[in-house]
Amino acid sequence: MTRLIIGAMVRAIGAYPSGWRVSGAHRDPRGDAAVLRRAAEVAEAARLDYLFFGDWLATGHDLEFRDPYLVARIDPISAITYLAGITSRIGLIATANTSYADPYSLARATASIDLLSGGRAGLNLVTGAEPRAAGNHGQDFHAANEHRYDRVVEFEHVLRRLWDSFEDDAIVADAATGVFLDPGKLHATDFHGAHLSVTGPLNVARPVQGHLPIVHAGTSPRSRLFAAQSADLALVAVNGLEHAVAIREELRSLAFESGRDDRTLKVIAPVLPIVGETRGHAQSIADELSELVQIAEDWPDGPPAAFPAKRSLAQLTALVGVDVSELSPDRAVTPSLVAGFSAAGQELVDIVAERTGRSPSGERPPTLRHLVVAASVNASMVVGTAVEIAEEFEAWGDAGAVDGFNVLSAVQPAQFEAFALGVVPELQRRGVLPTEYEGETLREHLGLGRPDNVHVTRDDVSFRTVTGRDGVGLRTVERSPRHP
Ligand SMILES: Cc1cc2nc3c(=O)[nH]c(=O)nc-3n(C[C@H](O)[C@H](O)[C@H](O)COP(=O)(O)O)c2cc1C
Repeated sequence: MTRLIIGAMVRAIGAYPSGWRVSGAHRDPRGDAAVLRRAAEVAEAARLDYLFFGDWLATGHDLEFRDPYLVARIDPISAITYLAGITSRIGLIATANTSYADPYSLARATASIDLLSGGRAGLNLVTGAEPRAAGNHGQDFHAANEHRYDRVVEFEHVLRRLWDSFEDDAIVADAATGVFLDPGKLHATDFHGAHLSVTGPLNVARPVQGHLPIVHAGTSPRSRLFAAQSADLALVAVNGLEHAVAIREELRSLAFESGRDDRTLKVIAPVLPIVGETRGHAQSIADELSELVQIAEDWPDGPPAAFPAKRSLAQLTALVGVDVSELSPDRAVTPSLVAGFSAAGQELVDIVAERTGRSPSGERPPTLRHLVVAASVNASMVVGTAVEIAEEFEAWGDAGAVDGFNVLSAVQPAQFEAFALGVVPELQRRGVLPTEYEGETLREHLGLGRPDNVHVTRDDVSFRTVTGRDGVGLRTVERSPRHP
């Protein structure tokens, strides 16, 4: 039994393309405040470690079909500020895109939320994958991956420096002597790098947590190195348990090689559980979700230009190796059709059977639509009862695949509550998650210590170039003690 970190990745209209279409689902972003409030109350009562909010710096018609929750939603810093005032124990993590954010403003906002929430704020630093963000921030183009990662390395360093502006006891506030501030304990930032230049000091007291826990989400070799050297939580995309074990091992050995205690890096995977009262009930929910996803053939004259190209019978044809492009999407996938499929096609049929309970030889065979959706909607689903899902989570923890999960909910509020009220107590019964909050701050929930102030320890940080595992020259940070 391994203690897991369990947070919820909150997407107010659901984290599956058709989740908002299910009966009773929240579907109007103008009503997000009530959904966020309810989710926070339920999650805190269940004792989840944190609520997590992603970010996206542009919108467009294409997102309606791909990730509808990205079309219109509350800014994550605003969401956690709102929730800080109506919760008292749960951690609150917001995503910021360092390719466009201003470090002084972000350090100021996040230190403020940490103080306002009693040390419950966290920050997910991403470099962003949306090119349209450039046009919204006065830039001609979205910078290349290497450039964005060079910038995030400086950004993380500057944030920590800004949060360290005030030593913990810098504010004396001695009414008798009239001394408010010990000026020797307020420090300039004075960072002037290739991408960022910040004088400091920050005009907010040191955060309750010293430094907010830093999450990093990404997939590239630069992302791995950055997470290993600088993040407290690495949020990684995984494709099955063995892949997760390999990624976690890689991250932890990179952390170790960079001179860090690798146990302080927690590896978290996103997961989308579909929870039902019985396995068949859960499968029927997954089945309905699949059937409600639109595919290209739903428009007889062709889908809108913004429609995802891969969600079509033409793309399915390429995968299964049998020409299904002229068939109806509602055509049953029978054993004789499957007999001609490629190995990848057969595997897809197995995935659909596992998720929806539909098998080619059964009474309700899957349709081609089910296969298109399973092949094109990228979601790490686990479908079953609360007990089965808790078992799966526990198995991943015991196998060393993850330190925890960011739980997505396909339908708000129904699936969010089915997880919080059904799966969480089951995880607690197994000892995978405590029944009470044991600490006050998010760092304490995550099992992380409070960092010292750099101006007290006199650690220095210098920038240098090292060679990454992929042989590419990487610009990164080296931490070395500076002697008084
Ligand atoms: C699980 C996960 C969640 C992510 N969430 C966000 C997000 O909310 N906003 C965002 O701009 N990028 C997000 N990203 C994308 C990464 O930040 C990154 O910009 C993108 O993957 C490109 O960098 P890479 O090549 O290192 O992966 C996420 C990535 C992963 C793996």
